[in-house]
Amino acid sequence: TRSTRPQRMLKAVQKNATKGSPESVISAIDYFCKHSEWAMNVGDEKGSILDSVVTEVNPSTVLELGTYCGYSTVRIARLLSPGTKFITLEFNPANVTVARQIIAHAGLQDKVTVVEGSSGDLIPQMKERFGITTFDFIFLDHWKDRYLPDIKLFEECGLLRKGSVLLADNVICPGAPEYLEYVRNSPRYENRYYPAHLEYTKVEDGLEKSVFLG
Ligand SMILES: C[C@H](C[C@H]1O[C@@H](n2cnc3c(N)ncnc32)[C@H](O)[C@@H]1O)NC(=O)c1cc(-c2ccc(F)cc2)cc(O)c1O
Ligand SMILES: [Mg+2]
Repeated sequence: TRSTRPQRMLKAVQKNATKGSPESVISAIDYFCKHSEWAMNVGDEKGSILDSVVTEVNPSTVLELGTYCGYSTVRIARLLSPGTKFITLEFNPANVTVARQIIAHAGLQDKVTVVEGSSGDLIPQMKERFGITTFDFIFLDHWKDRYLPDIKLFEECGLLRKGSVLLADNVICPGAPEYLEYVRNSPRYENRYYPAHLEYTKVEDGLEKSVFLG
């Protein structure tokens, strides 16, 4: 049967990227998406903004929602200090399989734990399963209508502390209007919008950074 787009992306990484080099894995995926097949990775333009926020926060605990093929997982993990706890959640098992192989090709398998399941089920288990008390940095890149229920879940589960940073992809395209309205109208968040474009296109998109004020 025909391969899937994530499987073709993995083949491109295994063929074109140097094992153990996160930069070459990132470049191989961007090349694949620009010259072979578009895919919903955060991409290079928004990825550079992601890099700058991760570097600025220098987090000790990180959560990513929506691993997909592991492109942003590799971008984040390559910047983390040793000993950082990094968890990424993905509920499509086929994507989990591809992501683990792409992360391993980059040599970052010891920096991150890819957990199969849905954010709604797994967020309440973070403390008991992974010994996390609060997250310093959270990257939201899963179903766009899950952003709002999941930020409320973070609050309810006490997973945010004063200064926790949330960065949300696709707040314009496909869009997360209810999430934007919530964080921008809440006195508990300080927000900044980073204008950019939908990965590998000229379509308007952007990232919203929200700092929890406690
Ligand atoms: C949602 C996907 C990313 C992944 O997230 C996993 N997932 C989902 N819900 C959960 C959960 N609740 N828990 C754990 N994992 C979860 C899934 O299985 C995908 O692998 N991302 C997108 O759909 C996405 C789409 C576009 C896009 C933009 C313009 C177009 F014309 C078409 C598509 C751009 C982007 O930048 C995206 O990020
Ligand atoms: Mg995205």
